Amino acid sequence: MNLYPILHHQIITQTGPEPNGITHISYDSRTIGNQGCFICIRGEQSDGHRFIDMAVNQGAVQVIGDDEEALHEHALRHPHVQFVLVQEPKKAMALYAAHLEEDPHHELSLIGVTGTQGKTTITAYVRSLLNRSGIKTGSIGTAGVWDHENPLPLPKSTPTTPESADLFDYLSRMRQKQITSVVMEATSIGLDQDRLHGLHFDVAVHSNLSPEHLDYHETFEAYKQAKLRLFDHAETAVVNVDDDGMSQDILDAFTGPVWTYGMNREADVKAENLRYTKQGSHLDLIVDGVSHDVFLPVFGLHNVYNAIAAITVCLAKGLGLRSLISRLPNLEGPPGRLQLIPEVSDRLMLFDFAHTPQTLTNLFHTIKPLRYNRLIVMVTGIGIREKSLRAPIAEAVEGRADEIVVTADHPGDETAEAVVADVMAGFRSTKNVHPVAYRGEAIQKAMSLSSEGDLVLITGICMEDFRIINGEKQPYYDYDYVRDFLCKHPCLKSKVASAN
Ligand SMILES: CC(=O)N[C@H]1[C@@H](OP(=O)(O)OP(=O)(O)OC[C@H]2O[C@@H](n3ccc(=O)[nH]c3=O)[C@H](O)[C@@H]2O)O[C@H](CO)[C@@H](O)[C@@H]1O[C@H](C)C(=O)N[C@@H](C)C(=O)N[C@H](CCC(=O)O)C(=O)O
Ligand SMILES: Nc1ncnc2c1ncn2[C@@H]1O[C@H](COP(=O)(O)OP(=O)(O)OP(=O)(O)O)[C@@H](O)[C@H]1O
Repeated sequence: MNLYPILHHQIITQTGPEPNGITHISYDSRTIGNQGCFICIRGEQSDGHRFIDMAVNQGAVQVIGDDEEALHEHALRHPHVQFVLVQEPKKAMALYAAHLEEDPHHELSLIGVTGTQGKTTITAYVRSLLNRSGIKTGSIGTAGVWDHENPLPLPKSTPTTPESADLFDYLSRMRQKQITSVVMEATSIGLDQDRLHGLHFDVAVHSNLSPEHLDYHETFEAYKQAKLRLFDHAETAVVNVDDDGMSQDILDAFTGPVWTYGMNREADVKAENLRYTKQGSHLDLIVDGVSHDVFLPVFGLHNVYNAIAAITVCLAKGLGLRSLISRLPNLEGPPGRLQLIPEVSDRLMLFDFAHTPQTLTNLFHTIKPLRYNRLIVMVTGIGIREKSLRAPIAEAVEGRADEIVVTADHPGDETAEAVVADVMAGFRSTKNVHPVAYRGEAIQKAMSLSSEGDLVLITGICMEDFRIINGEKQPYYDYDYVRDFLCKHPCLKSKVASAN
């Protein structure tokens, strides 16, 4: 295979025999097999060039890197392997991956979401609205890889924005399923590391910007510049005008069509007159000077912003406002971001990932405008995290709820009881505090402590599909315990849910 047209100007030199077909590429020697191409990446912990021998022993017949000396030295040892010296291995990897997967991105409409907070939520909202509008849409980000219906059971190499070799594989799978749009989170680290190299986005979305990941980017300016890179490769920009962090930078530099959204300043899509109910948020949505009374099944001001961002994306993609508004009551968010449990009808039950003293404090602030009788909160100590973080969880929640249930997430090498005891030690008074070692039972305890009109707030990190116990992932589903409780106590269930 002639690599020059594929890797363009990336190639500096190449030595060794041209391989007889490449079946896959990988940046990890541990996953290379026969007829593979190994891309050497200089990482934070180590340098991929150190693993060339391992990759070749496992079947790599082509090696791409940027360390001339290392490639030369290994070429002498492995004359049957082709060695390619390139300018930037990460960019070369993206170009090569796109080629091997037959350029799936050319047949997909891509939407990139960036910003400090809200990426996962906006991504889920956009996916939900587009699918409900009949546009088959997948998503990629912290919540995993989803096709138009379900999460796909694929391993994650990074928390949010995948390495390009994985990303093009996911895009190819989407294309095979006749998906036409993909919405993905574009993190500052992913953009900085060229994980999205070669992609062109129909819409780039901005949520907000505040200092984060400065250990990686070193300065706030570098962090912002990394995020702004998304807009260099986008057709249309969707910008939160209320954000002072980077909205002006985008508005100043972007040359294509721009759609603005917000609540405080003039915007193409503006929300006003926000009212919270037990089911979600009502607001006036103003588009083209016309106000529409809109209902969103979301909680918290920030999620209203995230929802307007998603609505603006859909408008930018040409969807009609009227039909879009009709789909909003069924908007679906990602798991664990003030996620409503709709099956519980006579009280409000929300799940949120908050699991640190700070995020719990923020959560209490967010739920303040909601109306409820009593507040029942479940908090968790985390076994696989530092012990010293557990007692402060108690301090963050003490005095802020009518009933508190304490449990353990990912007990790890400890017993759940020991983790719970560490949290309990942080309470000045344990009146109305209920320790329950097993998370599923703790959820049921919180539900049993609640009455009609109460708010049940379930927090912690075991909201996916597993718990880590003694180093092993064991299947675990919150919903099993919610459903089981509802079966035994049908009075909590909504009439609609029980009829189905
Ligand atoms: C800082 C960072 O981006 N780290 C990523 C990076 O790891 P690294 O630089 O430490 O890699 P390394 O261990 O030094 O290894 C260098 C190279 O040698 C290879 N290697 C290593 C060992 C071996 O035996 N054989 C081998 O080939 C590695 O696969 C790698 O290609 O490359 C790895 C392989 O792709 C990633 O898994 C890893 O993400 C780690 C898990 C991570 O936590 N990344 C975070 C910081 C991140 O990217 N986060 C953002 C979200 C940020 C946000 O929330 O906004 C994201 O987009 O996910
Ligand atoms: N638009 C927003 N403005 C401010 N805070 C927000 C916004 N959206 C979400 N948050 C806060 O950030 C938390 C994480 O939300 P989300 O997962 O959607 O963001 P993210 O950008 O994907 O962050 P991460 O990369 O850490 O997952 C939420 O629980 C909420 O507390």
